[in-house]
Amino acid sequence: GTHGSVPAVPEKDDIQYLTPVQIGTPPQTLNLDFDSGSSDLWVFSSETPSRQVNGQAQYDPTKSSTSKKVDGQTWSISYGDGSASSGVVFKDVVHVGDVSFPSQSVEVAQKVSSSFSSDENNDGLLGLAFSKINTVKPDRQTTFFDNVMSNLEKPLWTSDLKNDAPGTYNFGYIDEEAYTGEISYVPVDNSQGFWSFEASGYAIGNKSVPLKFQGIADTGTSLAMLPQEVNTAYYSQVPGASMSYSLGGYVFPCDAKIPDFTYKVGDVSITIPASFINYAEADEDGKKCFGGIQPDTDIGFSIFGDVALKAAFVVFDAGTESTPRLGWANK
Ligand SMILES: CC[C@H](C)[C@H](NC(=O)[C@H](C)NC(=O)[C@@H](CCSC)NC[C@@H](N)Cc1ccccc1)C(=O)O
Repeated sequence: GTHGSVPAVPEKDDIQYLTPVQIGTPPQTLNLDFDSGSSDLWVFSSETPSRQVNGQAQYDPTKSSTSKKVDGQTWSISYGDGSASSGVVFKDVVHVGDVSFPSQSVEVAQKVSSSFSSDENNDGLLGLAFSKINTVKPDRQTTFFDNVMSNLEKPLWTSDLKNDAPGTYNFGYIDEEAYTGEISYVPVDNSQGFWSFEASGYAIGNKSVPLKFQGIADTGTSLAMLPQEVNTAYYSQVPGASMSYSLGGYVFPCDAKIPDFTYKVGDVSITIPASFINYAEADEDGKKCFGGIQPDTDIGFSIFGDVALKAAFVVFDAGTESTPRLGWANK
């Protein structure tokens, strides 16, 4: 079977990671946000109104000899941060490193919300959650990973995101050099279409708490959105920390001494270093900094976004065992 390796290049503050993908014939390269928290592959395109395009690369199906319009199909997606996009569907060849699929559904944007328009480096998303939450109607489409899975050496992909440095997404194999110790696997509940798992505890500094809580592994979310009790316990250890409604979350003095945060999943404990949690300056005068850990209130589960994932090597395994599973390792 095949396998492939592509870079995950961070934007400023590691707010998201972008990966070059080739679409069509001759290949058109777009930098996409590989997102394990959604299941649509959508791109800025020749059909995106020019007033909504600010520097993004655009896929033009009329310039690809292998593109085919999928008549009667439309898509419309909205995300937890309030952003959204919608449009129509083509099929075309998509290459992710050495892994290709000849007739991948490429969802062409005819409308994108302002936060996408203003993000000039992000040319679209490549969804890696489960196909059941793909938004194409009337016929739901399958993700790139679902489409190539049977050709991969192993039915899995892995994330090795890094802090302020390019990381790697691998497809079809586990790079034994990319992690230390053992990979601990936990079962995935994909009933809501996400890579949802149970964390079995956390620790702040050297105080550990055996709290069990459900969360999703979401490469497309920047921060670690965790239970309120975790936030209360963590920020009580940060002098000068406060919940700022105007700034949209917990902030603290940028020179505060903040603790590491450890989450336990399976037999493995992953420690997010304090430096990852001093996420970014929260205001112009640069005195208050925004926390990389924030509450998951009213979502119904936690979101292990990039702040949490970049401390780990993660295996998104959809088929080795009867049920999908997530493997976690230190690195
Ligand atoms: C408000 C929309 C809710 C959250 C829900 N949508 C979702 O769950 C979508 C699929 N996933 C997401 O909104 C989130 C997971 C939220 S858990 C409820 N992940 C993907 C997101 N970070 C992708 C992104 C990347 C860059 C810029 C913006 C957005 C729905 O459609 O009902």
